[in-house]
Amino acid sequence: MRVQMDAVRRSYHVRRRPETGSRLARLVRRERSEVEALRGIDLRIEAGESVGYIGLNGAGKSTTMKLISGILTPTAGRVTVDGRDPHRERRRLSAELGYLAAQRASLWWDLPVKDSYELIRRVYGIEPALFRRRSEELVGRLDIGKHLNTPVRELSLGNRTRAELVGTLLHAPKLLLLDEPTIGLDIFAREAICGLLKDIRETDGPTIMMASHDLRDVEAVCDRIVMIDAGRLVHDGKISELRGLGGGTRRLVIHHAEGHTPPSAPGLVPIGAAARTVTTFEYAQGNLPPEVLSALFSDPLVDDVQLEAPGLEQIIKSLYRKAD
Ligand SMILES: Nc1ncnc2c1ncn2[C@@H]1O[C@H](COP(=O)(O)OP(=O)(O)OP(=O)(O)O)[C@@H](O)[C@H]1O
Repeated sequence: MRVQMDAVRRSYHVRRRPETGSRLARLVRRERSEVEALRGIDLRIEAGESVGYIGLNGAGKSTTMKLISGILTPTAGRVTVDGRDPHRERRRLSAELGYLAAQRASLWWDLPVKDSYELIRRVYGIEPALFRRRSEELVGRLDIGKHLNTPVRELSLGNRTRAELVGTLLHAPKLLLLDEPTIGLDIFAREAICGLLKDIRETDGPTIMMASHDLRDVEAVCDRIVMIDAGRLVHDGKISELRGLGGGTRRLVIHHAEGHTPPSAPGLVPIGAAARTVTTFEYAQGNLPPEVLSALFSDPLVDDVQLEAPGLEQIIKSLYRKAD
């Protein structure tokens, strides 16, 4: 499914206690004010794309997903999914939408997991044989077979999220909105979820939009990153291009004996706080004199030398700094 947002703005009205006035007035009165969550978003996601949607807390990620799912309407601008208004055509869209968010449970709290799946089957009219095949496969992949008879409220966060994800995927949605699908989960649950999403992406080819604070998850599942900051897009591009934005900067990390000063050279810029056994330099790619390396390798007080390209996290931090 194709998602398009044109000059989308979304505000919330909030009532706050006044900051001035008598104590009584501050206690009793409420002033109406407006929070601008999105301040003019233009975004196009083609069918079958997988987009990591990243931003700091309060940047506007969840608001965007609620607009695309039709739960909210924009204050200004236009949102369409396959050319249609998702709010006006919510019923039609829901048949093709899978929306996973912590605040939006799709399973019934008091029912055993498998009963919720059966209800989902009926709601979406999934043919029984297809349902059996798909549920067995998803349940197996996420290893929740032993929890199918457990009421959802008794599941751990990790198992609940796995069970929710199966519920979200049962009807093979063509648009997947995933709002922090791995938040609070351990490494096994995260890997299981991201691995499944990656496979679903290849086999079913849905459009995926995944909000996450964890760049490892975004890298595992998506090939494009859209970055939002205080309601505005600050970056949109392929992950591979983003890596290129690290420019030609590289790092030389030297592990050495305590207090030792390793040999340096012009063009090596020391970075980070001085540590007693680690010294880090930054240098422009191709600008590391070979004699520095041979001096380091022959230095008996140097234990290890690493050459590093900047990680995605570092590149993204520098994009935030630029956006400020
Ligand atoms: N129902 C609401 N009423 C009032 N303000 C809201 C409401 N929902 C969100 N906001 C405000 O809108 C802004 C964007 O919130 P949103 O939840 O979309 O951000 P987010 O990027 O998903 O944040 P997080 O990473 O913390 O989940 C924030 O300032 C938030 O306080």
